[in-house]
Amino acid sequence: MKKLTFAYESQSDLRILNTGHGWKVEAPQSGSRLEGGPLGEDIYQLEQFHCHWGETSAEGSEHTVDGRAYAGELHLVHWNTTKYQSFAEAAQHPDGLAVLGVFFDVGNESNDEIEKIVSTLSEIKFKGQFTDIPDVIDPTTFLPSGLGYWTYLGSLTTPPCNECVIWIVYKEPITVTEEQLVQFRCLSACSGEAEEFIVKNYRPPQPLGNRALRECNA
Ligand SMILES: Cc1cc(C)[n+](CCc2c[nH]cn2)c(C)c1
Ligand SMILES: [Zn+2]
Repeated sequence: MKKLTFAYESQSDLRILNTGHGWKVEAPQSGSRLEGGPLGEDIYQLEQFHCHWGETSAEGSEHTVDGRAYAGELHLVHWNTTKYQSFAEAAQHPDGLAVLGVFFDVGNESNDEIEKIVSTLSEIKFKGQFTDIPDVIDPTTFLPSGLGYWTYLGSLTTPPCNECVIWIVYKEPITVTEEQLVQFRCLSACSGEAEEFIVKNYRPPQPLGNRALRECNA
């Protein structure tokens, strides 16, 4: 495969919202480009990023590696702007979306970029709430230093589970702290007074079936 290349803008005042299933940062970046690797000749543009976690750090990622789960997984969601006119249209096609997955390992160092997200969570405790992230966010800083990855054709992991995702999962995890994950788990799935914490929001892996898994050791 050709080398995967990416170029992102740094943006401030990005909107973060509590979807009821977790937090999501809306980051439509017309100036961003993800291309090469398994993406053929098409250019993909960043639309949003979010993450998945578990009720303990023994689980939380949506992918597993030789059966091993990580404490969480960040998804940077991009869509094919070469072929399609909108994100929604792209989600109807097998080459419509490209999602970069980055595993979370728990360590002692707080992840500064993730901390910019964590610091807003008290303002979006309930489903439907949103706020702007005052800090400048550069999506490049979420990526590990080692850029080797696995890739395969897959789907969205929540219904309607459209089979429209070219998955690109980095082999090297990034480090977050247990405290940062604890803050994720304090978000509420409800919009009202009732508190139902989003303690886990990852979906179980599905059989590979006859799909080919490819890798690139950047
Ligand atoms: C068009 C679209 C619809 C949905 C439910 N999602 C969320 C499903 C999801 C989250 N992480 C993996 N799949 C995305 C990312 C895009
Ligand atoms: Zn996701």
